[in-house]
Amino acid sequence: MIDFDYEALRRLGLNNTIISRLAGISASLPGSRLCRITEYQRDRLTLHDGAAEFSARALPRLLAGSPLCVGDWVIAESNALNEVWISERLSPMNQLARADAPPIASNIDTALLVMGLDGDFNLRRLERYLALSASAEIAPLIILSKPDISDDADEKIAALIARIPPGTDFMKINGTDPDSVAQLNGWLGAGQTICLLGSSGAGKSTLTNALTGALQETGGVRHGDNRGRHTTTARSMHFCPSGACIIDTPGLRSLSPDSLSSAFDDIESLALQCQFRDCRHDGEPGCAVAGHIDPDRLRNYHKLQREVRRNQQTALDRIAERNKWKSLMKSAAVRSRMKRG
Ligand SMILES: Nc1nc2c(ncn2[C@@H]2O[C@H](COP(=O)(O)OP(=O)(O)OP(=O)(O)O)[C@@H](O)[C@H]2O)c(=O)[nH]1
Ligand SMILES: [Zn+2]
Repeated sequence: MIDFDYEALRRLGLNNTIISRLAGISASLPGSRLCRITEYQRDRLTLHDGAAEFSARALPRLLAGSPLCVGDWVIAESNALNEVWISERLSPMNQLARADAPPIASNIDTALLVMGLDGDFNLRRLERYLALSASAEIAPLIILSKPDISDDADEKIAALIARIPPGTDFMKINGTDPDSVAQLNGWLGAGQTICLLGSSGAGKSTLTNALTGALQETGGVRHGDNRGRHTTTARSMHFCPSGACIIDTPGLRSLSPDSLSSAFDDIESLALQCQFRDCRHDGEPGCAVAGHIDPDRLRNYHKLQREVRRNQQTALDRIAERNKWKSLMKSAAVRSRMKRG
C-alpha cells in the first residue's frame, strides 16, 4: 500500500494521470510514500510528501535507468536507520530534456521562456527554447522581462511577432513590479507546475522571488517558500501562495567558450580594437568596449567568462589561482603600509 494525502499532494501538482500510474507500482515496505522531487543537486535529492521536505537518495537500480529530475513523482521508503530511499519512479507525463544532457524537469504544465528586452534579447536562442518545449509537448509562454529598462521594446516585440509561430503566447513583465507580475496569475492555479527557462541574468530568480514572495502555510504544504533570495545554481521547485509550483533552472547549457563567444560576438569583435590585447574593459585606457556596450550586459559577460574559466579549471588550477591572489593581496598590503609609514 502506498500512502498519500491527495489534498496535500494536489497542491504539489498531483493529478489523476499520475495517480493512475501508481497502479503498476508495488511498494516493498510499509510506510512507502508518494513524493515529488523538489530539488536535485549533484547526488542530493530533496523530496516533498505534501507535509514536509526531506533529503533522500535513490536506490542504485534507479540510477541505472533514465535519470531522475526535479518534478518527478517517486515512491520513497524509510529504512530502519531512518534513511529515506527512492525505490520507484512514476513515468513522467512529459519531460523537458535535450539530447546528450540530463533532463531538466518533468511533469510541467507551462514552460515560461524568460528573455530580457535588453541585451539578453536573442530570437535564435528563444527558438531553441521553443523547440525544447514543443518536443516535450509543453505549452510555452514567452516572458519578455525588463521592459522598464529597454529603449527599443516595441521594435524587439515586432521582430518577435514576425518570428514566432502564430498564436504563441507572450507578455511583457517587469519582474520588479508586483502589478506587472500579477499578469501571470492565470497560469498559477493550484497544482499547476511552471518551469522557468532562460539565460543567466534574464530575470528568472527575480520572477521566482516575486511569485513566491509571501510566506504562508496552507494545508500542510509550505506555500511561499523560505529558500530565500537566490541565484539559480540548481534546479529547484518553489511554491506560490496561489498553489502553483515553480521550477527555476540555471541557464540552459553548461557554457562552453564557443557558446559564450557566439552569444557575445558584439563584445568580442569590439575587443579586437582595444589598445591592450588582454583588456578587461574595466576602465583601461584605449578600451573600445566599455563605452559601447550596455554595462549590465558587460557585467553578465564577465560573470559568464568566470564561469567558463571555472568549468575548465582543475582543482589544482583553482588552488594556484587562489595562492596567486593571496600573495598579490599581501604585497599590495605591504606596499600601502610602506606608503603610509
Ligand atoms: N529593471 C528590471 N530589472 C530586472 C527585471 N528582471 C530582472 N531584473 C534584474 O536583472 C538582474 C538579473 O536577474 P536575475 O533574476 O538574477 O536573473 P536570472 O535569470 O535568475 O539569472 P541566473 O540566476 O544567473 O540564472 C537582477 O539585477 C535583477 O534585479 C525587470 O523586469 N526589470
Ligand atoms: Zn577593452
